[in-house]
Amino acid sequence: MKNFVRLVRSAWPYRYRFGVSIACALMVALLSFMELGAVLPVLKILINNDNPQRWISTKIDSIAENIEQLGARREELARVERAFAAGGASAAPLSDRFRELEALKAGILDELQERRRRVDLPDQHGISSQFLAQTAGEIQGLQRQERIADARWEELTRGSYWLRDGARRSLDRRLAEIDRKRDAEAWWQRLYQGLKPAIYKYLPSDQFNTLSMLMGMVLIGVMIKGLFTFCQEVLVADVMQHTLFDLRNLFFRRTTNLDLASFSEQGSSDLMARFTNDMDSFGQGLNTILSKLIREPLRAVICITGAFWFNWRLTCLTLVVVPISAYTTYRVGRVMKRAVRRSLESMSSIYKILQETFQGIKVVKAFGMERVERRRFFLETKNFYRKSIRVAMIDSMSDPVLEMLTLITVAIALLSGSYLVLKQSIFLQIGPFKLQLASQVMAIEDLLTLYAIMAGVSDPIRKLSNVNSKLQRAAAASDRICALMDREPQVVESPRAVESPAHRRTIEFDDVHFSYPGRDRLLQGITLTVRHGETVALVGPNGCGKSTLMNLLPRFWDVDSGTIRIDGVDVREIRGRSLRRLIGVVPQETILFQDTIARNIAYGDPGANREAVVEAAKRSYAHQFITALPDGYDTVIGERGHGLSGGQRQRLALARAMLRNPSILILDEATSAVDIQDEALIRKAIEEFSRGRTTFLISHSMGAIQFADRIVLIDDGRIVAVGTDQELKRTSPLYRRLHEIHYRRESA
Ligand SMILES: Nc1ncnc2c1ncn2[C@@H]1O[C@H](COP(=O)(O)OP(=O)(O)OP(=O)(O)O)[C@@H](O)[C@H]1O
Repeated sequence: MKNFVRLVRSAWPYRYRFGVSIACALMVALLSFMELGAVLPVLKILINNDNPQRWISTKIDSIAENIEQLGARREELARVERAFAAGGASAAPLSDRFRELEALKAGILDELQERRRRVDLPDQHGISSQFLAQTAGEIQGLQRQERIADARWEELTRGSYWLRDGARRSLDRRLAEIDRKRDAEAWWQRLYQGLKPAIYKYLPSDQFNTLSMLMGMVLIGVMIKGLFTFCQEVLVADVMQHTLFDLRNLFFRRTTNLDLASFSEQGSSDLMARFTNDMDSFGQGLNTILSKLIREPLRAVICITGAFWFNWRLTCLTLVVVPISAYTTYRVGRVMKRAVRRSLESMSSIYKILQETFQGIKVVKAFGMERVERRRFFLETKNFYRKSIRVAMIDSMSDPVLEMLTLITVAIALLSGSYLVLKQSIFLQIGPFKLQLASQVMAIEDLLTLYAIMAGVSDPIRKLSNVNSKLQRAAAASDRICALMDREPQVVESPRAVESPAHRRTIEFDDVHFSYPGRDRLLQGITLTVRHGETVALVGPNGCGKSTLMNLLPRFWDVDSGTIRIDGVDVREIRGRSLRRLIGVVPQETILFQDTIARNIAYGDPGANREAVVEAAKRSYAHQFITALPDGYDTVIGERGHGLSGGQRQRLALARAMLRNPSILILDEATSAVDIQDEALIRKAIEEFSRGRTTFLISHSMGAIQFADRIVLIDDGRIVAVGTDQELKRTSPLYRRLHEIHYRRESA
């Protein structure tokens, strides 16, 4: 998760947009809660034949009752305080008050029972609704009296405690608190009284009309909620896409800064998988965090807060399974991440097969390997299928588990709530244990509203159930992305690096040793000094290290030991870009891009004008075939130079190197694919071009190296002979053998 969090932090520049999206999410959550809250008035209208006028009157009455209750408490406390001030109250007057209250409560309870029995008479049909409403009103009145008696009892108990302990300050604080509450209640009372005339005048009193009005309000609420949901989703998408845009570019910058060692180790198909599949998985995780992970918990929290406000005891009881759910989610998450990582690796292998097959389709077809490649692809996709199924299984397993836990929550709420309503009690009796679950006896509509709110909690939780799998997928993908981003290039620029000298003197290879990672030593003690303007040919058997030696000059790799110097300056002390600007390379494998021929030639010098491009093409003898193409220099060539012959591609690569006008030229088998007719011409062109530049020629063709000033013979990573063609023929048996092989092949 560390890497995921690290990548998510890239969204920081878009925090204001995200802030607005959170505000929208908050509005969505509030409006969702209000939708659920509409259940209570609907039930009240249907069950109690309530209407807005009755509602506001009841509200004002209940506030008046609260104020009365608070007044009674205050009076009781003030009495205790007075007794306290008079020199400490004795226990006797207090116990008299307790007895008085007990008798009062017993009377109230008897009355209550009697009223309830009347409501529960078996022959309900005979009882008029007027009688029922009257009895319900009486019950409410009695309950109110009971609550007042309870409050007095409580205050008295506290008062006696305080007296015993003599904590006068607490008494004062309590009095101040009651005053504060009374002021607040008075404020609400004034507000409702202010609203009352308007409610009586404008709102319907009829049951059906009230219901219709309520539905209309819910509908408007849903529309406004839809608008906020839309805004939130658009803002989240914007933040996500911007973050991905930044990350992709950062990732590309880091990757292109890597050295060749990292590229050859990683493989381009794996890189592609990280750029596409992994980045996509991260994007989905980010989207989940920005949208669902903010909106749904907000909805859940607001509903839970509402449920707490409604009945905190019962809500607490239903939330006992939350730790179990959290632990299950955590365990599933760990297993999931491992499974996802494996499936991502398998996807990388699929990319690899695709790339190899499509790039090498000519070879695949020529060797009739279609079936083999199909089998390879089949096996890897099957492997991916197995791994994806495992991910899906873990994902699907967690869903029913979480659903089960949600159901347990609902069952707890349903059973205990129903118990309270059916027994008309505020206590839940489990064996010898008595648990208080309400502050007052709950009505059926209160219970149903609480269920609706709890259902409002379970909906976001259900929506969050697959969030975990998305996050784990994103976390696994982030690990792979970060692993590559954090990779340090082995070829690094020294902080003291200088601009390259204008090469005028020498290039020195001084006791150069080099080996590829994990391979035996390849170059062993290469020492060679090349003068400016000299043309040096490197010859030797396959794999002896010629190309490798030349790769060390532009620092594609760094030497293990020894030094390479240009005009006396160590190449490691020269700025990378500046060093490479000095050198023109025509590699063994011609690389062309899917673009026009002109832009391919001007690749290393995008500012070059058309005349310069045509001039370079003429020099490399490419002009003739280019002008024969339908769009000439503007002909778009296919991927990797598709649509051109090998020789034509090589000439374009040569033109590209010539256009840069480098001081040092490296030609690695640059004319190997050119036909005999043109070879002599191109050789002449190279000869002319190499004048005034230091040129390294790698070639197996003895004809191509004839114009070299010196020939360096390499064998098994060591220089075995240096001299002209004639000298080497005389002194080196290996050179003679290479010569013979070449001419035998030529004449065959
Ligand atoms: N990126 C690499 N990682 C590991 N080993 C490599 C790498 N590139 C080349 N080699 C190995 O280094 C050795 C020398 O390769 P190099 O390309 O320098 O030979 P060469 O003399 O240019 O051969 P040729 O005449 O066939 O082009 C070979 O054995 C090759 O397998």
